[in-house]
Amino acid sequence: MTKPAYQRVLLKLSGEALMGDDPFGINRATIERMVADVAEVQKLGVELAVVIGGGNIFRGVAPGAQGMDRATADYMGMLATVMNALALADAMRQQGITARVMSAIGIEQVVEPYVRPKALQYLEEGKVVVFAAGTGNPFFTTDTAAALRGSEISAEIVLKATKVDGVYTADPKKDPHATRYESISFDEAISKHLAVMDATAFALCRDQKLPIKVFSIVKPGALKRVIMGEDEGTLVHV
Ligand SMILES: Nc1ncnc2c1ncn2[C@@H]1O[C@H](COP(=O)(O)OP(=O)(O)OP(=O)(O)O)[C@@H](O)[C@H]1O
Ligand SMILES: O=c1ccn([C@@H]2O[C@H](COP(=O)(O)O)[C@@H](O)[C@H]2O)c(=O)[nH]1
Repeated sequence: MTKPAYQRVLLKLSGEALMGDDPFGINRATIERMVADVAEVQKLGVELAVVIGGGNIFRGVAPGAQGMDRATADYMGMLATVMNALALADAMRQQGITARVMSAIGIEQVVEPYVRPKALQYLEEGKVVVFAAGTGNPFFTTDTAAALRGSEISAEIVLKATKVDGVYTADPKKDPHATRYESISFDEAISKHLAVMDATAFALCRDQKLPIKVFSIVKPGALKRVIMGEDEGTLVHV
């Protein structure tokens, strides 16, 4: 059997994609399908750490946060990711995966705090680690948290699983003429202001020489194809 292309990955799961076709929140069938994709690659022996977004519940820069103090709104956004992380870990439990949620914000009665050596230990034990509350700091995003945690755990790649199937010349949801890159350098993605990820996340991954693969979590089997090193999505590289 062909071996996976990676041994340890940081998977950034889109919070927004968790909505499925609902207007907000967590769609049951969608989260179950995402977890089934995760279970499929975990069976291959790949060490998986997950950062979950919060766009299905709250974003500090969303219209609903207008007029709010930005840092307060961002803390609300980070707490939204904790809810998603709990739902994700529970859905994993139901599909036979042992997951541990670690939060960047101290809420010990709910989840354990992020402690790097502990996270590494869980990964070595074959558990899925779900990083909640982003970086723990306002003015950042969960994409930057993925770049940060990915660097900390020495992941070989950050996999950004989102609603689009790669990096385009412009936002494909707004520009029907946008075309997809097979691969693109960090410098080009940053200089062209390609908003599929924020520049902070791109810059951190570039400096750490940590490649990113952007692909669709909505497309059946895409995660496994990425893990197997098959042609899927867009590679962002140094
Ligand atoms: N050049 C681009 N190429 C691809 N997508 C782009 C581009 N510019 C903007 N986008 C948009 O970026 C979105 C993905 O980033 P976004 O941070 O909004 O979502 P996410 O990370 O999937 O969700 P969450 O933040 O909830 O985890 C895509 O759905 C797409 O509409
Ligand atoms: O490190 C972080 C991560 C996130 N936030 C806030 O949470 C929301 C949701 O995260 P998304 O990456 O948009 O899914 C984000 O809009 C921020 O408001 C943060 O402040 N710091």
